[in-house]
Amino acid sequence: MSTPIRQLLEIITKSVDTLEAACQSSGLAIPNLHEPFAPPSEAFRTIPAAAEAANLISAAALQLEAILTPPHVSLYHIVGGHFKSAALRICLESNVTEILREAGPQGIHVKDIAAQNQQDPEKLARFLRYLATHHVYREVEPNVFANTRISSMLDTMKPSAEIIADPKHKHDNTMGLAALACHHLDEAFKGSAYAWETLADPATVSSGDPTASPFARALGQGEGMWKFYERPEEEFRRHRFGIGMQGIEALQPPDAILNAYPWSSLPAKSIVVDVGGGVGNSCLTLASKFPSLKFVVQDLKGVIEQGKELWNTKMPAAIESGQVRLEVHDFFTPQPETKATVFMLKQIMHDWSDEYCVKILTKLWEAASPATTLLLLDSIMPLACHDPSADGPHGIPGSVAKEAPPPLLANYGAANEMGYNADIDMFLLFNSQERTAIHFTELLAETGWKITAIHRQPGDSTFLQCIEATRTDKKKGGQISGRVAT
Ligand SMILES: C[S@@+](CC[C@H](N)C(=O)[O-])C[C@H]1O[C@@H](n2cnc3c(N)ncnc32)[C@H](O)[C@@H]1O
Repeated sequence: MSTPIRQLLEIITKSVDTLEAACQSSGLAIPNLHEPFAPPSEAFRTIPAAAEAANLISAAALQLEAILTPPHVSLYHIVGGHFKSAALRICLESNVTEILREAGPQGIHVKDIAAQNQQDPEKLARFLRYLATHHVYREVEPNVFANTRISSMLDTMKPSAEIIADPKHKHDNTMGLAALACHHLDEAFKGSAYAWETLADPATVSSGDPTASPFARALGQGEGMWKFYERPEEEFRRHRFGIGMQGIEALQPPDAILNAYPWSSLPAKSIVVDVGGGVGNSCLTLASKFPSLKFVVQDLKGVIEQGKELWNTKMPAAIESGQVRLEVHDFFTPQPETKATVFMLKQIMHDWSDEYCVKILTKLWEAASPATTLLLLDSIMPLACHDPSADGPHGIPGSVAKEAPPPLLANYGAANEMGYNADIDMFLLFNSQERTAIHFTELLAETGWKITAIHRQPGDSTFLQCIEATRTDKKKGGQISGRVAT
């Protein structure tokens, strides 16, 4: 019987063979850590076998590290999470990545970085060296630093002189990832410092209210994040958040909404109601691909006004013909569409705690018929252990994500961390959450819905999965135990 470290090594060896063979036969390169990110450096991930091999290698390497590194050092990778966040925030806000990009791969001395961004060179060198220890930046020679593919993700691609002179507009017309990182290293970072205080307070420990979030305690002076952003003095943060959200959207595959559900199986004239549909981005894609279906986009007044402008520019014919309707509707009030074939809620559930989701889902249940389909498009968090519901013959199709082979963690461990980051972020900012399939099952049963299938995006175990449910006769009532899933 081989030891766990041998088993992990075998996974790595086999996966490296697979990855190299896939890259060789397709003419695609394995990324170079020292080169800036560019879309071609990630192209190998479009080959499913190569993407899976890369995931397995990362998961196994991280697990080997957990076994072999002294435990206090591993512990301090986590304890020191906010040390790294602080160092990264300093480099990000002081535009180090842009200065390094202009210097090129040979790097630039920290004194010359400091001369440009007005930071203290001695301190900056320490932050850069700390981050270089984690492959974010590279110390090419003593006190000379360069970008890596990781730090290059923070690049606004603007001239450093421009953003140093005009920091307020740094993120305008950018891809949005730097804006998103700035937001996380500011609003979420500050909230995280008060997470325990929030849960140690009997007034907020079990509350599902957005005003009981760590953010509200840390920065909002009792106000949730949306209210906080309405303050005139918070215009910069609000604007930056919007750019960051566009950045996330740009990372999503454009056909994610098309892959989410077998839309072509819906009969002609079916009515799809996009509840909390924003300006209607999903329906823009669906309406042009499926002209025989009808769509209603519902959201709050201001968003629907914005949506009208968008549709009048992008697809006015759909509005004129009545194929698409934009409707002001607050989803906590009675649902006016009682003839819906489909109620679709994309990235709505994760904005709200269970007590609010129960209210939203109940309003839909009241307006639905037994023929109505409910679609929840959200992330589904895998368990960190094997999911035993995969073993039985009667499970919900698609409810269990692809699991990694033992001795790896079933969820691919920290190689698959992004979804869990999002879950903690939702807690810190909104007192809401991402959910496991078990939790969704409970939440829906509580409100009179039954999951019939989970449609998973190809090759992705957490992001934007689609839960399909039908209306049942009875609401279950009682506590949702999915929070502490058994
Ligand atoms: C995370 S966005 C998702 C938007 C859209 N479904 C998408 O995936 O692009 C959440 C949306 O919920 C909307 N929203 C928030 N509270 C609402 C309410 N009470 N009634 C209707 N919509 C609401 C917001 O305006 C926003 O457009």
